[in-house]
Amino acid sequence: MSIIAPSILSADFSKLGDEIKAVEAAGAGWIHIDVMDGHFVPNLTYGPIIVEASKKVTDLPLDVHLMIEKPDLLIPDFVKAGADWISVHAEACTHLNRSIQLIKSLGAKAGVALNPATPVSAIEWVLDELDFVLVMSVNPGFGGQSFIENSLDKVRKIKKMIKDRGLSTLIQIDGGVNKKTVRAIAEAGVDSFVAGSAIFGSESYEETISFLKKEIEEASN
Ligand SMILES: O=C(CO)[C@H](O)[C@H](O)COP(=O)(O)O
Ligand SMILES: [Fe+2]
Repeated sequence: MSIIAPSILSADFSKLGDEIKAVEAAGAGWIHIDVMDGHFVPNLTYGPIIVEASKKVTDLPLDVHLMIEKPDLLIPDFVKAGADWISVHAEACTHLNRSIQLIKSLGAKAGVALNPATPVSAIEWVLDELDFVLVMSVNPGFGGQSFIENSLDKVRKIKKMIKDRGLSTLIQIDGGVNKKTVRAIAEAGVDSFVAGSAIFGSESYEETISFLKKEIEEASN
């Protein structure tokens, strides 16, 4: 499976609805929404009202990446607002299993995100419960950063764990995905590719998304 998930962090917020419709028309699979609280990461973005507004303009699944402390307090609001896939950070959850079960009990798909410095062992005891694992390939907080190469080793390790256990968990990568980096990322076994600046900073969303998809397809042959 290969899903392109444009991150609206790099969209033009003065016309957010049009931006979401444009990437949907250009071939996006999910809409990635980066929620930052100014504590877990040194930046502030948006909350459930932007998820609710996004839901009104697209039929695509909304993939909500929670870069926040105490996510359990807000997960019900995000599901109510229309989040379909929700990831929490392993580093932000004292009771990771509880956060995952909360997301699933509300009917959304559950993922755990790992910062670049967080080892794969952080998900060892919850992997069987997850719909997806989000491997951060930049330090979270901002768009437009450079891809951290050793993230691919982490992807390969997680891919092996998933295979060894006979699971169908998806792997998502987030940060520094662009026309140059996407092929190696696909070769490592990623399923869902978040890209913000590479898509919203390009002249043609259609051309960029088609190029990314072609690279991913060629890598899997
Ligand atoms: O979670 C994020 C940052 O914390 C974003 O999803 C990510 O950085 C996307 O931006 P880009 O593709 O420009 O690197
Ligand atoms: Fe993200």
